[in-house]
Amino acid sequence: MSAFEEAGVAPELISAVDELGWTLPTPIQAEAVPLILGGGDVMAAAETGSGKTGAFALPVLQIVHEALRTRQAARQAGGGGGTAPSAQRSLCVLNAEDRDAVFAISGDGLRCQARSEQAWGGCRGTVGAFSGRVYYEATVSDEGLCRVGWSTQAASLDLGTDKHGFGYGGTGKKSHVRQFEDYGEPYGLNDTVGCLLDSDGGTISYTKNGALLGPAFQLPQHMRGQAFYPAVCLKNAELQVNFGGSPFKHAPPPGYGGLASAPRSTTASWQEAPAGSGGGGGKPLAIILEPARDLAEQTHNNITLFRKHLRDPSIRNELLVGGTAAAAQLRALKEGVDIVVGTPGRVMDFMETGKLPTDQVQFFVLDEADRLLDTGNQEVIMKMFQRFPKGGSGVARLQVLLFSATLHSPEVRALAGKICQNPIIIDLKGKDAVPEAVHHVLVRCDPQEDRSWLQSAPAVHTDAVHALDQTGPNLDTPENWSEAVKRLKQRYLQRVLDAFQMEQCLIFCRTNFDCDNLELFLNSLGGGSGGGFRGKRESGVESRYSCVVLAGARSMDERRAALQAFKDGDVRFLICTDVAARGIDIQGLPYVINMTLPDRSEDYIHRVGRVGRADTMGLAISLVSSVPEKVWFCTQKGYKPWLQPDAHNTRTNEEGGQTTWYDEPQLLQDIEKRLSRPIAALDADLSLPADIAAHVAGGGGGSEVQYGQQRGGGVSKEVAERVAAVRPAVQGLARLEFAAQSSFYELKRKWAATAAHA
Ligand SMILES: Nc1ncnc2c1ncn2[C@@H]1O[C@H](COP(=O)(O)OP(=O)(O)OP(=O)(O)O)[C@@H](O)[C@H]1O
Repeated sequence: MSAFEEAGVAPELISAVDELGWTLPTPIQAEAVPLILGGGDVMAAAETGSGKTGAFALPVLQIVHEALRTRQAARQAGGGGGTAPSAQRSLCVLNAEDRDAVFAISGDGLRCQARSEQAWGGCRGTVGAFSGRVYYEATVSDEGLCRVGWSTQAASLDLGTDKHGFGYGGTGKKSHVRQFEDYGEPYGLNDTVGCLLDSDGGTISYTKNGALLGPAFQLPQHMRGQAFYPAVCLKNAELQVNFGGSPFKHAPPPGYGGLASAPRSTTASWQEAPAGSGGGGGKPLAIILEPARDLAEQTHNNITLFRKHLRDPSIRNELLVGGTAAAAQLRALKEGVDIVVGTPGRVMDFMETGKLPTDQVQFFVLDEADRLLDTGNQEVIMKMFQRFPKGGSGVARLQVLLFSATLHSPEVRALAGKICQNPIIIDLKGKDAVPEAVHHVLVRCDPQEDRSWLQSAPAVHTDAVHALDQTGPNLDTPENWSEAVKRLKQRYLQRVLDAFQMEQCLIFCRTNFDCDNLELFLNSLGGGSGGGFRGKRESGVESRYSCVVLAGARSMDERRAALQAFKDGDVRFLICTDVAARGIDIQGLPYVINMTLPDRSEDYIHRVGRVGRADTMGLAISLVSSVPEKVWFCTQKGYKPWLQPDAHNTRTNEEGGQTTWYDEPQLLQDIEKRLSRPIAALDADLSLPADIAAHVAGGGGGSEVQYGQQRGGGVSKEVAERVAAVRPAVQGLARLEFAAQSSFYELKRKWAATAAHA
């Protein structure tokens, strides 16, 4: 029996995590999963990278799936399950509310035209099917370009141009995700195309004037069970459609029936809450909040991976974050979503405008709860909480889960007091949750001793805090040393990257502007990412300093592309602000560099938590100034003083300006206190201090472990072979043990029954 089974995890979820290479639950998973499955509120704290996402996502998925199954069964039995669609059939016509502006529909909803010669105009039907085999006909009633087929509510109306729509065009091409491939034969004026959807078999096919053209598309597994609607798309053309409300021109193939007469339990409609594949009436059962968009996307992707084997019904999860167009998110919500992962602003927007129903919510999960509060979301969280149903017992009760690497702040405790019911606290590491697998070192940057900051090449861009101050080689002022250390740090960064021959490293800066400047510096060394990331290793034009930026000021698309390029190994360095510090998971990351220490020691813990994940060795290097450094410290949200440094805003906060003096030696002490240990400096030649070197390969201590590799050496081929050899015997023993235990309990039960009888 696997330990995931022991924790009560369903076999479909175990298969999914097994495919990810997870054989055993991490300690936080082993503790939290059974408690959540048992229905309790949970507050959990464990070190960074310890598998908290799985600890809440697996049980949430399991319970949501159980709830959907129960409701689906009730609906199939005609019991309604509380959310069954109304018995009255929706009118099956072209949907005037789901069409492009250039698309016109006749009064009976069955004839349509789009007269633009430049643009395509599309439309969907009012009724879709998520089960069974259905058919409709489209007859070309005027020359022009047509595409006909099926799409989900998430699809663009320009049929066949994205992953949610499947079309067949008059030129004899089928189209999906903008891929146009030969299919069937061309069709035109007076031809009738039959559109066939086999939801259960997962295929879409077509007929032309009654002749079967064969399968056109195989639906991807994850789309099975989603509601597909008739979809047509025209350019200067006209069509007549028949969904089965009147006799068809050509009888559909055996096993298929008109969409208009499909059983009500297999269809979804635009007007009502869609029945969809799930049984939740399309309303979310779980809301998971994350403090940052990137993190929300990561959790959403994890859930998509975990849920892949959960079927009948399958689970629909949606990402609701700002910075991306709301239209697709709205369509998905309309079609029905079971689990929402999002950031507070966008999720609250949808709730307040009635787009995101809250009356079925059973789970409210706050991931990185302390960070959610730090970023001013207390009020939003409370507003959301007030919307959720609290009544019920057992599985119907609202379950609240708070997860973070640190849960010790009074604010988090106070929030938990308001929204949790007798929460069970799982605190696996206490408040200084830093993985053992991380080594910490520092590089002292002293511009008074090391004058290399005076060199003119390579060019260094600094943050312009001292744009108005006198600086130069022979000045002994705090401002001059502050500017000098900014210059020196970039040179030290280059030395560190070279000394460790870093192939992959996350580099933390304080502000978006610092990120931009560092990007310029690495680019000037020959780095860059370029369009398409020109640091690509496979391309043979590998750049030693290739880099991308992940910071709040960049667009969501750019951030997503940057993170992906870094994860794929296409660029070596990811420069980021603290946005990336929380929760971002980059497997096997060997190094983190802090250009400046964070001003809160818990942020240091989150930053260095990007390495040492899942027991992989990591090194955190901090560049620490020996002189005070003046930095921007904006008190006005969105204000960028570096764009126009002036006599006013370069003053310190106390003087009414937007800067502050940073005392890194003091910040270092705070961090050391938090870690309960001193952080050693790298040697003058930037080699590791002896005690740390002894633990890693190349350090002379005989160790075979390297940064970026798993601790414990359990990955060697010999060990893997030995484990494989003994596995059958151990599994056999486990089965025997299970049989022995079962027979013991059976005997005990019989004995108790006999005793009671006597
Ligand atoms: N049971 C497991 N077995 C093996 N690897 C696992 C297991 N659980 C999680 N992991 C891996 O460990 C890494 C860290 O997991 P996760 O991102 O959930 O950590 P976290 O505790 O949420 O971290 P943070 O505090 O930084 O947000 C991921 O790469 C994940 O795939």
